[in-house]
Amino acid sequence: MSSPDYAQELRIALLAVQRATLLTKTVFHNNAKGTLDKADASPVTIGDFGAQALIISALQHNFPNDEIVAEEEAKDLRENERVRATVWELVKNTKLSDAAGEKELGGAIQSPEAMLDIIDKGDSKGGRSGRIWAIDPIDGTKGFLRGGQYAVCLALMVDGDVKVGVLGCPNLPVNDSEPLTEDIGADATDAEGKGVLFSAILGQGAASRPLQKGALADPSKITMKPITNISDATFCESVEAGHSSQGDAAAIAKKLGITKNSVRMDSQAKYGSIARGAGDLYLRLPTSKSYVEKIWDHAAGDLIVREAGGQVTDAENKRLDFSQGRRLEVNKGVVAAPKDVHPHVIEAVMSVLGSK
Ligand SMILES: Nc1ncnc2c1ncn2[C@@H]1O[C@H](COP(=O)(O)O)[C@@H](O)[C@H]1OP(=O)(O)O
Ligand SMILES: [Mg+2]
Ligand SMILES: [Mg+2]
Ligand SMILES: [Mg+2]
Repeated sequence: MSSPDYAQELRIALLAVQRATLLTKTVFHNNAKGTLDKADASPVTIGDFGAQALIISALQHNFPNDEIVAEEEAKDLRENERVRATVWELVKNTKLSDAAGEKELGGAIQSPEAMLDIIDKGDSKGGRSGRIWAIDPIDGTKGFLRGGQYAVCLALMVDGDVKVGVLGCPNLPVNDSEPLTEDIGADATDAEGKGVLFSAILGQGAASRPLQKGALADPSKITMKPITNISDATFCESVEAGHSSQGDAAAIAKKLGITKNSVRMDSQAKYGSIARGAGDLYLRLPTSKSYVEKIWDHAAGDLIVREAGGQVTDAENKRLDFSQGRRLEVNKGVVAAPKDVHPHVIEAVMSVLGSK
């Protein structure tokens, strides 16, 4: 099933992400996150498994022929009955309060066994042909655990090109014009006034809407903030020092004349925040360790920023290439900025990295 303007894909993606965030918020408020360590020592929680199950179930119901690249696999759940039972309780009990929307997503998963098989449907190798969804059920798991920013991320690629992107950010302010504060990455609550869904369709601009329980809220168009003086720019980076060289980012900022401290937050909430003009730049600079970025960590954010009037490249000024498989094999780092200042930022990036 497909529609040439991707309106149906966007609608299902929005509803699926909205439903998954209801699950992650329940996990957060129950204060029992069921953390396991993955083979690479990164954490995964019952929230990650549950959100992935709900999103894949919705995609399979609506687009049964599409492939799916998702971050998690069910192996650890198959081996751990207690955690499996907890995830199943959550998955079984999470529904959109809007019955019509819940029906559109295909309703409930039938059994714990079906849930495990659904989680493992995210094992596509990715690549350059056909329709492939990329899912990060919780991006910024470490942020989620420490009560910071996190995002539920979903993107559709067609022949290696991102066509639709959705980011659900339960802990960001609803209000697009609320400027970023340095403590945004540490603000734990999804209380009143928090929670936003960002979205974009290629060629059709970017939007935000409040993340709520019932039917989808109306969208508002978002655009990046015009920068008249780059030294006034606000730049965003990871909380985790191991994910991006913060020393290089500081040197680049200095070169651009930026005196403000960076705003540190976890997850693709950084892409959403600059796309809506709450911040200006996102720098993710390669660390000495040879880490290859994953497509689900960037696909939705890349499209949302570009559709809001930005440019997104790696540190060598190459566009992010999502057609290489599950990872961004040919890219190193991320530099995102309003289109007109991006060349200026890249010049500073190359001069700092080149002189090392
Ligand atoms: N060494 C690393 N360098 C860059 N990104 C990493 C590294 N290790 C993990 N990540 C990924 O960065 C993402 C979070 O980025 P941010 O710092 O912007 O919040 C996570 O999805 C995380 O993957 P994982 O899910 O495997 O932990
Ligand atoms: Mg991630
Ligand atoms: Mg994740
Ligand atoms: Mg992870």
